[in-house]
Amino acid sequence: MAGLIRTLQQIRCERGSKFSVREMKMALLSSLGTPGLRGALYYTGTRSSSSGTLHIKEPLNFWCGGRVNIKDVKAKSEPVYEPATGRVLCQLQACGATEVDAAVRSARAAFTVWSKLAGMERARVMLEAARLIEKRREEIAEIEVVNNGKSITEARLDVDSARLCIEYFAGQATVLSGQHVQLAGGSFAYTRREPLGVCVGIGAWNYPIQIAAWKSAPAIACGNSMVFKPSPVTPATAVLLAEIYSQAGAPEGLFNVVQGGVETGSLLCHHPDVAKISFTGSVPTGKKIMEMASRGVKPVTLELGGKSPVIIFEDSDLENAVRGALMANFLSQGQVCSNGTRVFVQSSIVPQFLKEVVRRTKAILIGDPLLEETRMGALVSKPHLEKVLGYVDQAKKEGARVLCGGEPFIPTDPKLKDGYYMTPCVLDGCTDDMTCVKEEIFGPVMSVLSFDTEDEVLRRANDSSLGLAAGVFTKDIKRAHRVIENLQAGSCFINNYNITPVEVPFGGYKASGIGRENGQVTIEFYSQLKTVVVEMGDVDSLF
Ligand SMILES: NC(=O)c1ccc[n+]([C@@H]2O[C@H](COP(=O)([O-])OP(=O)(O)OC[C@H]3O[C@@H](n4cnc5c(N)ncnc54)[C@H](O)[C@@H]3O)[C@@H](O)[C@H]2O)c1
Ligand SMILES: C[N+](C)(C)CCCC=O
Repeated sequence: MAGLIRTLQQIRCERGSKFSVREMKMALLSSLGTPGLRGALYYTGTRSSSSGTLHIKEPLNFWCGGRVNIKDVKAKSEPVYEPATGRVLCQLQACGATEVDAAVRSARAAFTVWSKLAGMERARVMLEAARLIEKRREEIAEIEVVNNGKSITEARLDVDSARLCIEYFAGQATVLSGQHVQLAGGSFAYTRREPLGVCVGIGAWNYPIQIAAWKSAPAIACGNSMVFKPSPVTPATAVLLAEIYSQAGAPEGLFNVVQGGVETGSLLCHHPDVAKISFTGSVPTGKKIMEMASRGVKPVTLELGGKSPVIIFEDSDLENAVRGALMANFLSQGQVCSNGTRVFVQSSIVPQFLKEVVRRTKAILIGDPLLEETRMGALVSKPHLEKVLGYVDQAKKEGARVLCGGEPFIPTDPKLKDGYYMTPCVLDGCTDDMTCVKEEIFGPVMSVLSFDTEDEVLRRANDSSLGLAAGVFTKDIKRAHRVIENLQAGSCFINNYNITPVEVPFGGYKASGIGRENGQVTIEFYSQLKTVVVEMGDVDSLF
């Protein structure tokens, strides 16, 4: 409690004003430490906006330390929608070659300054950015909700993850170091860990602010600068991060935002002054990114799709296994790369599992994502909603049984009638050859498959070209580790699912990606090693 009061005093001191109840609750939440659902669920502050009211008028492009309004009348402009209501939220100004070039030049200029700072100096700026994110947590989360459609509860956790990632890599910036190697005759060698230059980040629409932070934090910790392109579907929050880095004292151009789609992305990938591309998105686009990068021999980080298995053994704690299956399928309206959408349940417990999972799925409150009680908001776009519903129809045609959901949903609030909602769906009687079991649906659709033996389930779980994540539920500790050892996936969970602390690496095997995000290892993907051999004697020439 004393700590809480000190935090409140700090807030009051910084703002020169009295703190409100809302601030008090925020401080209490942040004093709980690492955020989890617990913190987010108990927040009961009042909204400053409600769905259908926010209009974004400010430019969303950002370079040279400020927002940029593209004056070129030929610049492509396209509508951006609010998924909760289906109304137009803003117009996106897509960047062409001139703007991409300006942003890269801005990043290049920042690189010359930033790369020469000590790690401690970079860390100071990053920690200030993290503090500003915490201060603007609610505002960022609300804009994320309005642009993406996910619930405010989840959006707050995404903002927290963005902040924690920046804090974590601020720490890493201070300990970047090389190696000293003693050689014969008093000579020696050393290695220097150096930045790459201007890095490009290209993001997907499902975790806009989190992706922007997960890419920029390790990049700038290593001394690089970044040009980031959000998905044209969710352009709204990356620019807030750009403003925050700037206000935190980063040199102009350290983190730039260019808006646009395929054309803008490809201009970035081909730009000769770009040293690295870090991409989050679908497998087909990831392949194109790799092709483009190969022309300039540029390294890539690829965070791609998944069709991950969750394996539930008969000895598992059923209550936890059900909770885990729900967390593996319904976060962010099911639009999560790491989702465990193939739920393998040992045959003896299938009936109990289904009963409980269906009961809980039916109880998920769908509706206005800005309301505290909402647990499932709107899918990101109308075409995407139609695609997901199409997968449910296809599953029915192929013989799966719909135990619940899989229908369009219209909330009672009239302002939400044109939003992109659907009821979360549980499919039973699924077999490995069905489309719903083979393809990434990227929506709230859980496919349940029954299995008998460990060997059988391992073979079936690994029968996929993807390998992003996997989970196992069992009380048998030996089995848990044995199964995980034999699963072909980069991000694995025992007795839980979709937990991604920023201290640990995240990324996929097989076609799910290359490289990792988060954790210490990510430093290797945003830096290069210089080896220096120092001769202390004479040159022993053969010639
Ligand atoms: N592994 C992960 O960490 C992770 C995280 C989130 C999402 N995803 C994956 O992302 C996918 C959904 O996101 P999406 O629909 O936005 O993916 P997408 O591949 O359609 O688009 C991703 C980004 O790439 C850009 N882009 C598209 N074509 C391009 C091109 N030719 N050159 C350069 N840029 C181009 C888009 O504008 C967007 O910014 C899913 O498959 C999901 O699994 C993976
Ligand atoms: C934090 N989650 C929920 C594991 C999402 C990771 C990013 C994937 O889309």
